[in-house]
Order: sequence, then structure tokens, then C-alpha cells
Amino acid sequence: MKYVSTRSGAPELSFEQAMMTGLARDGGLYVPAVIPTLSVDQMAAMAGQSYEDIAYTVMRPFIGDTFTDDEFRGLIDAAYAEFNHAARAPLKQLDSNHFLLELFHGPTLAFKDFAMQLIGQMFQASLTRSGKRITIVGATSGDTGSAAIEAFRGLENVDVFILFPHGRVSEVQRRQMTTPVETNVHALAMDGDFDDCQAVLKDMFNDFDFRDGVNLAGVNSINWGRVLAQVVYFFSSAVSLGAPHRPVSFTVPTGNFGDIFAGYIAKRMGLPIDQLVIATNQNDILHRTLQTGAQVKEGVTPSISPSMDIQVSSNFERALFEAYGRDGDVVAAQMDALKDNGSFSISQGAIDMLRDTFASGRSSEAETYATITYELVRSGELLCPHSAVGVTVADRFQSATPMITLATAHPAKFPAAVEKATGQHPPLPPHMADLYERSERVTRVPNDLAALQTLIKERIAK
Ligand SMILES: Cc1ncc(COP(=O)(O)O)c(C=O)c1O
Ligand SMILES: N[C@@H](CCOP(=O)(O)O)C(=O)O
Repeated sequence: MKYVSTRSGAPELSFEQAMMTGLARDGGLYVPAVIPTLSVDQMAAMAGQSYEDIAYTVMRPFIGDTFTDDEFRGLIDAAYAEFNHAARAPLKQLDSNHFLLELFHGPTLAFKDFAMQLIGQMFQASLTRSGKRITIVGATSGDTGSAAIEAFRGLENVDVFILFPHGRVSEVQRRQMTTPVETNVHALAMDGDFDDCQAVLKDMFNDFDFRDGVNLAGVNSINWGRVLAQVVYFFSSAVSLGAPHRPVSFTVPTGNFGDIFAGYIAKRMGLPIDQLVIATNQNDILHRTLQTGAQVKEGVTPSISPSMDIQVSSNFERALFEAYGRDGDVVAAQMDALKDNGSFSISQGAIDMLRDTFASGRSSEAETYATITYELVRSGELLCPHSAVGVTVADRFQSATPMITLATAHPAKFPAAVEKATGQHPPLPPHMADLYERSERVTRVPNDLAALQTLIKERIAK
């Protein structure tokens, strides 16, 4: 299995190389040269299997010879061993035809753990083989950062630097990133919003002297391995509702477009997905893009679903690449226009493909609060604000096909909004019960590429 860049100007890589490389050297994102498919029999056989079994079947065709079968199966088992639910990703019924896929039973209480725990295992296996030392730099609006720190803290051959927007993540998210005691963890509170953090991270990748000098690696959804691991729960949940013999629909609370792109890959692999619905908060660039056929960047407005406060949606580039029939030159030109002018227009053929593939909707702050309140009465489920954005939008797309909405984080990560909507204060689980008593370690940093590069080089030299 080979991987190609969405901008067609970087070398083809193996799975292992693409995973360890992060951003392609032409600024693009790696995708598989061919998307493998699963047969109806392979999918039907998943009924009743463990999450780990399904994960192996779904991901194995993408891995090539990076790991042997036994090695890869062992990494999957280790990745999910610490999850706090036997099903890993349980489904709850909200009403007759609407289901919630709970993705928050991992160690940091968000869906990011599904991929990050596995990436952590795969990175360690690869680094043990190569004997290399790497510097991970990640950008986060709250959840990727804590999941990455959890997966890599204490590892001898890895330093992990996480850039988060100062004052724009929840207190629980911030403390998850600033309280680990391991000295290879560096929490950096940057002036600006998540888009600024992601832009400076991409600038680091595009500075080859720096990139090669520190052995830079990325664990954002830039990294194909992140997207791949997220494909699995589309299969596990759909199969438990009757797929491949019955189609299902999904609604995905969306920011950086990684999770919904994983759903698109599941569909391309053969999973019968009817509607694939993008749910955005008030930072609704993706919804506007589908409606108007042009992507126009606006400022980010802070919301009660802060992890989705994103306007430059990194993985949309992967969807564009497919929409343009894998023409990397067109994608490169559109991404340049977005960077230079803050907008680009999508051709008629490409927007038709995107509209055929995805539906979209937006939830206002008031609607999100109302859904958190209402859902507690309707089904007894306490939703986090991100999941509530999903449920709000999904309810508009109900049909005879079962709808699965992804619950992307635990309500205890966002207690203020949940308490305001329901009067209930969601408690942290036992392993995080003393989070507010732990001391914090964080460095306030400017939005300045050179200053950040100096800080990183100084820290890793110690
Ligand atoms: C809780 C939560 N929900 C939804 C999202 C959006 O996911 P994606 O960026 O993959 O679209 C994020 C962040 O990525 C998140 O942390
Ligand atoms: N919402 C994310 C933003 C980064 O997304 P990623 O999937 O590209 O890592 C977060 O919580 O950090």
C-alpha cells in the first residue's frame, strides 16, 4: 500500500513513512493511493465480533508490510486495553431511529483516544526498530492535545509539544494538558485561536531545516494513521444496527474534518452509508461551503463547543482531492488561495460530488443548550456540547434509515455548559477525580514561528 500527497508534489510513501512524516513535503496530506474495499461477507462477519477484531479487519489492508499480522493485532489489543467500557464504542438509543455512538470511554474522555492510543503503540514499535528520537508538535483546540500527551508521556525517545489557544479551551481540557509531571511533555498556551496554532504547526513542517533538525512528527489528523483508526467505529456501530444488509446514516460533529472524512473512507470501503451529515457550531465554514460552493474564511467566534471552534478545516483538503478526481495541482492552487486570500471557489463538478456525498447543518449556541436540556428528558443522556451540536443537526435529517450521531466527548470535560443547560454537574471519572488539585506546568508563548522554534530546540537540547 502506497500513500500519495493531496498536492501531488511529494514522494509516494509506505504506511510507516507516511505515519512518521506527518505533513507531506509539498504541504499536502497523505492519502492511500487506492482505497481498499471490504466484501459483504467480510462486513457481515463483523456481527458479534469484538471492537479489536473489527479494527483489525478494517485497518489491515492499509498497513502494508509495516507490521506483521500478529504484531499489528498486538498493537490494537494494547491500544484499547485501558478503555473504560467493554464495547469500547457503545451505542445508546435516543429515540426509535436515532442512536448515539459514545466515543468518550478512553483515558482522556474524547474520541481522539481511539486513534491516539493506537498511534502511540505504532510510533513506539516503529521507533524501537529505528532507534530514532522524534519531536512531536501538535496543535489542539482541547482534545487532541490531551489525548496526545496521554499517549506519549514518559516515553524516552519522544518529546511532545502541544500548542493550544490561550483561554479558549475548557478548564478540564487545559488541566489535562498542564498537569502531567513527565518532563517530555510541554504544554504551550499560544496567543490566538486554534487556526493560528495549526497554521504555525504547518509552517514548522514546511521549514525543512527545522523539520529535519528536530525530527518533527505530527499526531494531528494531518497524520493518516489518525484518520484510519477513526474509520473503525463507523463499521462497528453500523454492523450492530444491521449493516451491511441495512444502510445507516451518520451525523458527525465537525471541526477539522478528520472524523467525518473517516466516515467517507468507511463508505468508500463499502459500508452502506446513506447520509453523512456534517454538523457544525456557529463556526460554520463547512456548512457555508456546501451551501454556496465557495470556502470563505471568517474569524473564529468562541463557543460552548470549543473543540470545534475552527475555520481552517485541515482535512477538507482530503475531500477536495477526491472531489477533483485526485488532481493535486488544482488542490494545491485552492489551498494557496485560501492561505493568501482567505477564500476559494469550488468547480461545479467538485461541489456536486461533495453535495452528493455530504449533507450539512449548523447548531446555534441556543439550539445546542436546548438539545442538552431536551436530551436529558428524552433519553436520560447527558450530552457534551459537541455531541449536542451533532444531535441537534441529526434530528433534522431523520428518515427511515437509522441515524447514528457521534458523541465525541464526555460531558464532564465541559461542566459549565452542561450545568447551565441541565442543572447537573457531570462528575469526572475516578482516574481524574483529583484533576483540580494537581499543579499545572505551562508556558505562555506568542504566535511567532521563530520564537517557538527556538523554544523547542532549546527544550530538546536539555
Ligand atoms: C469533542 C470534539 N468533537 C468534535 C470535534 C471535531 O472533530 P474533527 O476535527 O475531526 O472534525 C473535535 C475536534 O476535533 C472534538 O474535540
Ligand atoms: N478539535 C481538535 C482540533 C485538532 O484536530 P485534529 O483532529 O486535526 O487533531 C482538538 O481537540 O484539538
